[in-house]
Amino acid sequence: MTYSLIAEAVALPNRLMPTDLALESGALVCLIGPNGSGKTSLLHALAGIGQPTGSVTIEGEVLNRLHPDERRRLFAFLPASRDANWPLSVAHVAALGLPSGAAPDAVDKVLDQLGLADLATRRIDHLSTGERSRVLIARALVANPKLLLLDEPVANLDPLWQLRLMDHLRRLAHEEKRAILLAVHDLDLAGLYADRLIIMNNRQIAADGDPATLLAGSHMPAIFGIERKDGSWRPFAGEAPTPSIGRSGRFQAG
Ligand SMILES: Nc1ncnc2c1ncn2[C@@H]1O[C@H](COP(=O)(O)OP(=O)(O)OP(=O)(O)O)[C@@H](O)[C@H]1O
Repeated sequence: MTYSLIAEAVALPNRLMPTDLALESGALVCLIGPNGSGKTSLLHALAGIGQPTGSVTIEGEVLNRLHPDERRRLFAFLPASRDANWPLSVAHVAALGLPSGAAPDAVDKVLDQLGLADLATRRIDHLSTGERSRVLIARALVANPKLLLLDEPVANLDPLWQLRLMDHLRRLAHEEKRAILLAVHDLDLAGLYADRLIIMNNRQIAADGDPATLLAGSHMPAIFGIERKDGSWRPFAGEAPTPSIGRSGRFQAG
């Protein structure tokens, strides 16, 4: 079983250079890059936010022509903002991710998976930042969509929940054959969990391929200005090299 998202030359004026991309079911893809490099812009363009040019298709369906219920079944987007100052219960917010008519027991399941069962009746605007994050992640996961676009899902989560969430997302990718693209700043977490790594720089994709290769390569000093020394990332001391690895190892849609 393979389904795919194919973005053809998708771009956002002044925010993202035209780029083509294919994401496949069964893979967890991490998106890394310095501040302002274009990670959120790429996720927005793929999610159809901000009037992107180009087209995005999932299983042959053009994303922005889908009925909202069909979109919820196929795809979910977690925005970077965790504001969520709404006077709504945790269970209510999680249920917002369900298509109309869907069985509500999916809400209990996802709240349980994200350690929110005891908070189900609490108002989201009365929760801590990390708890709110988990509620918004629950809303993104509740319909078990085939494609997940997640903007910094581990931001604000404590170390245990970062690992629990990444374990859960990897399980969704590998066992339930979901396609997952997530932005993350923690390079070690990306190295630990990514099946494929995309590096953004200057509002375009600078590299796309094997995580271990890319994390050990010249993009780290050249794009991030850091290098690994004695097992830790440090500011790069030398002259920044020119990146030598291009968009090798890209996935193609199956
Ligand atoms: N709404 C907007 N309108 C115009 N330009 C924007 C907008 N949002 C972001 N930009 C610009 O687009 C570029 C890419 O920003 P983007 O938010 O995609 O970066 P990012 O890699 O997600 O950064 P960060 O790690 O800081 O979240 C930046 O130069 C930014 O200033």
